[in-house]
Amino acid sequence: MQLKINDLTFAYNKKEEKIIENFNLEVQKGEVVALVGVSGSGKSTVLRLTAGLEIPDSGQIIIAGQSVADEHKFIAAEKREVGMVFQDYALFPHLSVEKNIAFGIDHLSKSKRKTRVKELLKLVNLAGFEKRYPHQLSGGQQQRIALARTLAPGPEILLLDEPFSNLDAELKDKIRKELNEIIKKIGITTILVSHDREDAEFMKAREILMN
Ligand SMILES: Nc1ncnc2c1ncn2[C@@H]1O[C@H](COP(=O)(O)OP(=O)(O)OP(=O)(O)O)[C@@H](O)[C@H]1O
Repeated sequence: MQLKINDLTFAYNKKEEKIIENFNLEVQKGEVVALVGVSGSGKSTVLRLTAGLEIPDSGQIIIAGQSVADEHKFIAAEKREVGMVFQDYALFPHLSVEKNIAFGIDHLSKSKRKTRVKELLKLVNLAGFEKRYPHQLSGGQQQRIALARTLAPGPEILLLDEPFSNLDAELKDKIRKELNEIIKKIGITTILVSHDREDAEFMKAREILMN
């Protein structure tokens, strides 16, 4: 089991109602799961809890056999082998593509970093784009760079929060196809949040309805 969530409960404001209550989820290695459901049902919150960006009120999260959040411990986001691509891509505008991708792999030697960046650019079909800056890229290209940056450290789980919401219809089809190909090619366990069930169907994802 790549991800196991047991009886997870969480509220942003502890005096108000729970956003997530006794939520359970099991995801197998290499599986693609889509969290679907109405706006405000807590889809993004489940991703944030899994990534370590929020602290659960109770329950447990186990990633690749290791408990990362339970009543006794909380492993910080940067120490979890989880990569998250945000809705707005969150690329660093002042850093080149190369430096954006290399951001999470500064523990590697310079030459290994270079090789890894090249590998990832090839994977996302943007070989040769090393020296560009985010503002010199199209929306779809920025998204692929964001994906490359997230994949660079070799996460166990990939989290995608509404990956197609900022794209127009035509580009969305193209990007969805590319993203699907990349995910299937590397076989990474993926959890996708989308308000559009068509995305889940396209990615052949197992749908989890949040309400
Ligand atoms: N940082 C925050 N502080 C307080 N409340 C928040 C915060 N982030 C989200 N919420 C609230 O938590 C609830 C769940 O939000 P969440 O973003 O997880 O839902 P969602 O299902 O992903 O929605 P959407 O499809 O609109 O993105 C909403 O009622 C939202 O207003």
